[in-house]
Amino acid sequence: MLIDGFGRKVDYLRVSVTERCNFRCQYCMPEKPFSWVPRENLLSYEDLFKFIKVGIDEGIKKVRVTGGEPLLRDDLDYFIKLVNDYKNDIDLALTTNGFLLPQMAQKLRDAGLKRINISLDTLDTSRAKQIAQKDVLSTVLEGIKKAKEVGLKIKINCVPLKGINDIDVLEVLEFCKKEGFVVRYIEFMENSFAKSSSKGLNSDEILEIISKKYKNIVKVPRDSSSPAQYYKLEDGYEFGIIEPHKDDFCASCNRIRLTAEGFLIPCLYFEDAMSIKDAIRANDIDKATEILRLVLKNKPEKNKWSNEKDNKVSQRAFYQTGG
Ligand SMILES: Nc1nc2c(ncn2[C@@H]2O[C@H](COP(=O)(O)OP(=O)(O)OP(=O)(O)O)[C@@H](O)[C@H]2O)c(=O)[nH]1
Ligand SMILES: C[S@@+](CC[C@H](N)C(=O)[O-])C[C@H]1O[C@@H](n2cnc3c(N)ncnc32)[C@H](O)[C@@H]1O
Ligand code: SF4
Ligand code: SF4
Repeated sequence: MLIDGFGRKVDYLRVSVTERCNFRCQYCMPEKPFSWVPRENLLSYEDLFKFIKVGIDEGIKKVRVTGGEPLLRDDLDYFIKLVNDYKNDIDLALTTNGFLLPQMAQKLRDAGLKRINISLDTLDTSRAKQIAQKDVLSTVLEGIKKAKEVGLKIKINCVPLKGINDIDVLEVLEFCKKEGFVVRYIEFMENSFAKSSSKGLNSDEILEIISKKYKNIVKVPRDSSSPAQYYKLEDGYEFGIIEPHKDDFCASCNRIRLTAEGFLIPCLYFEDAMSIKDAIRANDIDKATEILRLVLKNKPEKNKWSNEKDNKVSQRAFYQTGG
């Protein structure tokens, strides 16, 4: 079992397979980075898998593949199958912007993927274009449809921004309710790579919008395996809000992240990281395990987004960390 320096059990590994992306979301990667990590610096699927096995053998129960945009990396279905075939009871999932799902959904399902989280900030074509800086909505909706058709269980991620897609909060909820998807709203996390004018809605503001139509929203007891706080409408529909600005958000953190370059990142906010690349490439499993334990020992207690006194802008890029 993996326990961090604050006694939290860590059983969720998020693996970013690429930092590259085909969108330029204003809250994540509004500008193309000055340079990408050269391909030879990336860990191969086999090496990423080697580390995932280390994690699973140490107690990881949930693995999420993310990016950048993970579907941009060739043969992602091959990687999904490697992990799925190793231990079928691992909760294996993928987070994607959905743009390449029309052609990839069936392959991913065939590789053993069961569930998928797809980003959808608005159902309005021009606002989707404004956020992603590309005309994406119709293809993303086609991708969502395809994912549903092939039997993937779907959650939708939506980042509401003030003055942009705050007016879409209810429409996204209605869409998800109708389609049988869970929606989670994510509070915008300030970081130095995002467009500086971006301002997110906090969970109270999101709840206020939803409660204009739905009365008596009830808070569901927190399930510590997920970062989202869930809320229930009177008709039984549940939606989530990811609330990193709340003081107690990190108390149940069970997550660690591996980047495509082989850096283990203990927290989404901070820049600390240790590389497992050399150990993994040398097949030194003991060393990789030692680094994993050390990173967990030094995992921070909490982020600084929730702390009024501190600088609340993280210097970490979401597209490198995988969110
Ligand atoms: N600050 C912070 N945000 C997180 C953390 N985990 C997830 N998030 C945010 O929530 C977003 C959506 O997460 P997903 O990739 O859908 O994964 P998940 O919420 O763990 O998914 P489920 O397993 O379906 O609950 C991430 O991209 C982050 O923006 C975390 O540990 N800290
Ligand atoms: C970094 S992306 C990677 C996966 C994929 N490209 C996607 O967009 O779903 C993962 C998630 O992070 C969220 N995200 C990115 N930047 C964020 C920010 N600054 N604050 C909150 N969420 C953010 C996105 O909305 C997305 O749901
Ligand atoms: S949020 Fe996802 S889709 Fe948008 S720029 Fe970041 S990595 Fe790309
Ligand atoms: S901000 Fe850091 S400590 Fe808090 S939940 Fe996210 S990864 Fe965990």
